Amino acid sequence: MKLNLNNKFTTQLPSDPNLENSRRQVTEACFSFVTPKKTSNPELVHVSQDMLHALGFTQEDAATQEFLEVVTGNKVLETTTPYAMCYAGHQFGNWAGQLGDGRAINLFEVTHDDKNWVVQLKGAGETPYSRSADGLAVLRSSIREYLCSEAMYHLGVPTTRALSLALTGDRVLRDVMYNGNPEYEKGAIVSRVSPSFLRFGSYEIFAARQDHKNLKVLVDFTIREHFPHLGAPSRETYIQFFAEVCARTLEMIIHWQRVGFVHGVMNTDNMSILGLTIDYGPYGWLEGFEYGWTPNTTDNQHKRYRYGNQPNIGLWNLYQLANALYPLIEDAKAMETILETYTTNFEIQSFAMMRGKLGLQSDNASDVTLIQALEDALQLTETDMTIFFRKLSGFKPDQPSEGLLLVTDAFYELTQVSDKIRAQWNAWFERYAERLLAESVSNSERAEHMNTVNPKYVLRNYMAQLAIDAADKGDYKLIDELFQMLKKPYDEQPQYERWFAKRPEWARDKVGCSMLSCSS
Ligand SMILES: Nc1ncnc2c1ncn2[C@@H]1O[C@H](COP(=O)(O)OP(=O)(O)OP(=O)(O)O)[C@@H](O)[C@H]1O
Ligand SMILES: [Mg+2]
Repeated sequence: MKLNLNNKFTTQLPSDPNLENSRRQVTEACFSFVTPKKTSNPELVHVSQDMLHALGFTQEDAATQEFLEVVTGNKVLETTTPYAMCYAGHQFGNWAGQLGDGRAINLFEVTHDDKNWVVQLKGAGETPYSRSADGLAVLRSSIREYLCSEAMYHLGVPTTRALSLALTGDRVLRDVMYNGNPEYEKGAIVSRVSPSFLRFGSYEIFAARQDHKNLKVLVDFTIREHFPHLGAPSRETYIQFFAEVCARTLEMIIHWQRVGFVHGVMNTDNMSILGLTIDYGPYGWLEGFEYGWTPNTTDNQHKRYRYGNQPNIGLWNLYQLANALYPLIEDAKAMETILETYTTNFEIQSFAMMRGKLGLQSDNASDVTLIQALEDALQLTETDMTIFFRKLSGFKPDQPSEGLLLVTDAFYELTQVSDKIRAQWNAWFERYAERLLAESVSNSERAEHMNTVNPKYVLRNYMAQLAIDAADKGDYKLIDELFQMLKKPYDEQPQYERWFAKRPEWARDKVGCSMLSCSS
């Protein structure tokens, strides 16, 4: 394996001098050196060819014993120094203090094709940040992370990536629903890849400890390595940096709203400073369009991280980041203005995103109410978001009365589509038809455009669960099938038509399909 290895993070930032792998508070350091745990019988389940090439591995590399050993933590490459990052966070709205990589271990950095990547194992064993947990990950959550991060990339959503999925051969004890019934599950490791895994919490920890010296060191490093266009560090640069993080965070969340992705645990330790989707835990995909939906059973009571609340939570998290960066900026007014811009831009970008989903290109003052009326109609009865928007591209403005029939597949219970609901939908389609008359593009051009923003295939919750159930029995074909299909989510791909379907009834209340806990 010939990789262009790098260790910028560990060579430019302060490290924890304690080399013991014992659980502790770590101060004045961005990370602790740690060695991944040896796994007993590692087995590669899947490798992302895209990421293999992006990092400069060859096809042959992926087939070697060495590759398997590296991506399961059994071998540490020469000149590399694995480490766990120190960070804090606000969890479910409360300050949680030091968290850190309790089961993620960064292996090394690679520069390839002018891009710098960090390769990190998730589930590679204990670190100084493991607190009361075991440092491991199970197969089900690893499959979910592996498939979804690559699927999100191909949907055009900013995200961390995945290189490989492997079994460790070790058993891991988990109480899936936190109801006192722990069971052994297969252990697994995903090797994840990102230009950086720095989180809002990486900055919050220094601010909370009033360690402004190291806060500055980390912010300067971040700007130098990841925001170099902002120029040399200065108060003004820090303001620009904060503004850009806000803009990137908003952009990411608008994409989530567009494709119907619900992250599930938007704690500040799960917010990437680069505006990438990070930590595919109890996430879920909207099936029925519903602003109040969350997949995370741990959040069932308050539904803080529900679909419709994600933009607000993004802002709440940015307020925490603002507080953390404040000591370097000391200009509350400038920061408040940036945070206010988030709200204004959210309105603008969310509106533009919805107009795109409806195929509207020309400006029209009535679009706000047209979209509002659609969102209301979508929530009258359980209506599949993906199917609805995909089918909508076939709408013919000269046949508004055909609209309802066109999207019929999107309704979960046809018997629940009452006359009153039908009338509301028909009225909406009449309005939409009239609105489309003001557009100059042809029906087919509009459809083509809509099909680039309304995916046909997403990783429905039950699909991942089917892949998990099969993989538990040693059959990985479905993982590969979904992986391949999700590389082209906007293409028709008639060979995969069976995945363009509503969630089957058996999956409605099944653990892993509509109910996910943080146990992973
Ligand atoms: N099995 C585990 N062993 C040790 N620490 C864990 C374990 N699971 C979670 N943690 C730690 O608990 C905190 C919150 O967990 P959370 O579920 O957000 O993250 P995660 O899924 O482990 O990882 P990441 O955010 O890196 O994707 C993090 O500090 C995480 O490292
Ligand atoms: Mg996390």
